[in-house]
Amino acid sequence: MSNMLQIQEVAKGYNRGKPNEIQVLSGINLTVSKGEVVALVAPSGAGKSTLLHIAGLLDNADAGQVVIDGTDVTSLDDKARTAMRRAQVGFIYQFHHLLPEFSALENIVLPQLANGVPEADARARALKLLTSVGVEARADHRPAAMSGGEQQRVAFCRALANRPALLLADEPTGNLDPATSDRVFDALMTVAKDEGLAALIVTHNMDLAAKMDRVLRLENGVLVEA
Ligand SMILES: Nc1ncnc2c1ncn2[C@@H]1O[C@H](COP(=O)(O)OP(=O)(O)OP(=O)(O)O)[C@@H](O)[C@H]1O
Repeated sequence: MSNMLQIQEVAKGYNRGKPNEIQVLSGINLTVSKGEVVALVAPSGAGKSTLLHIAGLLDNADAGQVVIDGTDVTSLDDKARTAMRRAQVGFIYQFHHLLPEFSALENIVLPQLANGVPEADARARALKLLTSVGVEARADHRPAAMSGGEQQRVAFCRALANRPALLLADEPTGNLDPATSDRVFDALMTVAKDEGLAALIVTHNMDLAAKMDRVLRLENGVLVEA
């Protein structure tokens, strides 16, 4: 099947029954295919993080269905959901949370070792990813000895280390100059096309969004084609 992520009629609110009740998502429908990179644009507070957390199995919807690679995750228990998230989903956050006591390379190798990948293969993948975004010369540096943009690129590599089926990213090129941002974007498109990765990328950069396969806007709790 070519659909990697399918979201149907997903609704989510906070503070139900209280005076400060807020309905953030009110009927989200979204399909992302294998190899497809979709931009998600929306004003601050529109519910992007809420949607990414539901799509990435970090939070539950109040209603609706989330299907990842053919499995309806709304029917899974917590343990199965966590296992699915670890196996299938890669995240890139605005704040990248690299492990401070390990080098850039180790930050990308360690999650692969935890997943049973042989060390030589894990190191080769890490170096290939670091090279694709131009930070291979920083492979042995710890995060504190790298610039914010370099750390962000390492976090990008780490998110892709275990060949996730689905990548969810919040402004993955936010700290980068236009040329470096383009390079990271090209690396993302290459992985998507070569490995069948499906990606949902939050960005405020409309030039970048326009280069993706599709642009969706989150407005008033629903998604519309931009
Ligand atoms: N745990 C929570 N409890 C109550 N309200 C919440 C909670 N989490 C988020 N909200 C509210 O839900 C709305 C959507 O939040 P969300 O973080 O998804 O927005 P966003 O589009 O990611 O915003 P930004 O671009 O500013 O990060 C906001 O009004 C926020 O205040």
